[in-house]
Amino acid sequence: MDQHTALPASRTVAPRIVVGGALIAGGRVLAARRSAPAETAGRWEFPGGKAEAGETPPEALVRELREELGVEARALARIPGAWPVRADLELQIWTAELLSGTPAPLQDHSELRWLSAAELDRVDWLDQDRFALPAVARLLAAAEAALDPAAPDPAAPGPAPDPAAT
Ligand SMILES: Nc1nc2c([nH]c(=O)n2[C@H]2C[C@H](O)[C@@H](COP(=O)(O)OP(=O)(O)OP(=O)(O)O)O2)c(=O)[nH]1
Repeated sequence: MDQHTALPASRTVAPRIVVGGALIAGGRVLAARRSAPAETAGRWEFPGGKAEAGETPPEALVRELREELGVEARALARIPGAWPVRADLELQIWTAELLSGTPAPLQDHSELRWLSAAELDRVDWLDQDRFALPAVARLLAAAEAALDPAAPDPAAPGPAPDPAAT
């Protein structure tokens, strides 16, 4: 290899993106139980998968949700952060909304569950997904409050201190 074709030692290859979809409806998020491979079977994740070459993460998510769950969905916003799955694979989580269809575990999953904010901890999430759970819980609490206007607003400041109290 001559000096024009040699790669600089510092050059790295960008990891491939895995996109997970936090599909939110009715104040709940859809969690999916993996059916394979053996190392991750039984653990829970946000349905989705690897982006193909030339595909944006939202495009990949829409395709994966169609293939895996049989639904039409739209990616809404990325939850801040990116978490390494392996050296060559990086996880992003995007919120998404259901446009049509009822999710079914057609491919890659053995079970689906709609979880409220209070139920998020009840399943055994893949390690990397846990980083996104606090943000998902905040979104679910806001969605629940919007569904029930009588409920206290989770974003509202607490009561003012009582000046008479010592
Ligand atoms: N889909 C998904 N994968 C996740 C999440 N969290 C996490 O660590 N992963 C890991 C599990 C896998 O090692 C990898 C994604 O692989 P995958 O099997 O879902 O991807 P894919 O559907 O494109 O499958 P394939 O084409 O490789 O067969 O990322 C998540 O929330 N959703």
